[in-house]
Amino acid sequence: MKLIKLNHPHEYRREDFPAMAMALGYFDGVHLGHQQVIKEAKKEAEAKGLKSAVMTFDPHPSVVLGKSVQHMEYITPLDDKTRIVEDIGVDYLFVVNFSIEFSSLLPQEFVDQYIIGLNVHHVVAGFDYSYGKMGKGNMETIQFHSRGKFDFTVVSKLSNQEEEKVSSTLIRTLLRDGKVEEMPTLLGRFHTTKGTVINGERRGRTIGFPTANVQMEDQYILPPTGVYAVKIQIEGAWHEGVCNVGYKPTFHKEKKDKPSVEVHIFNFNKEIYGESAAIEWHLRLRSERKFEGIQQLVAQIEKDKQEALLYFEKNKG
Ligand SMILES: Cc1cc2nc3c(=O)[nH]c(=O)nc-3n(C[C@H](O)[C@H](O)[C@H](O)COP(=O)(O)O)c2cc1C
Ligand SMILES: Nc1ncnc2c1ncn2[C@@H]1O[C@H](COP(=O)(O)OP(=O)(O)OP(=O)(O)O)[C@@H](O)[C@H]1O
Repeated sequence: MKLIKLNHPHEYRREDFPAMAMALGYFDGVHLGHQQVIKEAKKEAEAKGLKSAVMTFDPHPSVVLGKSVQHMEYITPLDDKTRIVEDIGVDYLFVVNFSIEFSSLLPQEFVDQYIIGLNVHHVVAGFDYSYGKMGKGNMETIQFHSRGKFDFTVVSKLSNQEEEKVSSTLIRTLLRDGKVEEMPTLLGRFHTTKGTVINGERRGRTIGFPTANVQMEDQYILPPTGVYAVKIQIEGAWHEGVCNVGYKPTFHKEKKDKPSVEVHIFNFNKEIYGESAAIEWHLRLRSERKFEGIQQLVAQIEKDKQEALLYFEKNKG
């Protein structure tokens, strides 16, 4: 896949690109609704002999436009989004730097410079996609703005069982509520975050539960404090474990500014400080608690472990 970063105003000409079918959207999470839109662009590309493309933006428009809710944390930061789009088999990914100047383009200017101007022959977007200054352009105005130079497909709404639209907003809300187990039905995979194994307080070993302390890259939405059944990838291999996100109130009176993320990995005994690690969040087991003593904490962690083992046994593969 070719990755093309655009800054406004860009200096490309139509001739710089092959004719393309392009999916438009922000695509945080590349959830099942997004996948439908991207796959439709691929299908159109195949049917018409075009290259397939996705156009996304960076950073999230809410940050640049100073909206009341600003999305500075992502379900999939740009690198992850890029890898997932590549895995779908898309030929070109355009990442437009979302600036105030770019956001001020009138809908017709956006279409002229970023769709017709990049040699897009077919556009695919969801029913609620909007473009141009104040989001004034939408899938009803696109016919007019196309000047007859490209065709388009509008993808209808994908909803979940509760009849809510599958959206990045819904997924962010569920993640912040700790509902990580609902992710496969929305994302098509578990929520995954990446980081580095760092030194902890080295207490884990002494209580019989050594843990890998993972410093998460801060662009990710981290599930709330609590205990989770997780899978962790280290040096390419996946392992099962139990993870505590929190402040360890049994040992600390003061809360640090960020919770720690530590995973007790089952059947694992390797020195991994400094390694990269990916955590796949499977199931929330409980809230973090302050225990009366170490014995009570250890007994609870043993229960957490059994619960996680049972979960993985039931959900093999
Ligand atoms: C599965 C699991 C659950 C945990 N639950 C709690 C908890 O509820 N309350 C708490 O104070 N600490 C909890 N901890 C954190 C332990 O206190 C911590 O692992 C231990 O102090 C070792 O810390 P260290 O790795 O920084 O040395 C939990 C740890 C694990 C692995
Ligand atoms: N559930 C869905 N069904 C069909 N199309 C969708 C769905 N969700 C998003 N799309 C389309 O996918 C593209 C990318 O969507 P966008 O990045 O705006 O995400 P979103 O999931 O709708 O997020 P938000 O919660 O921010 O509205 C757009 O063209 C949008 O219309």
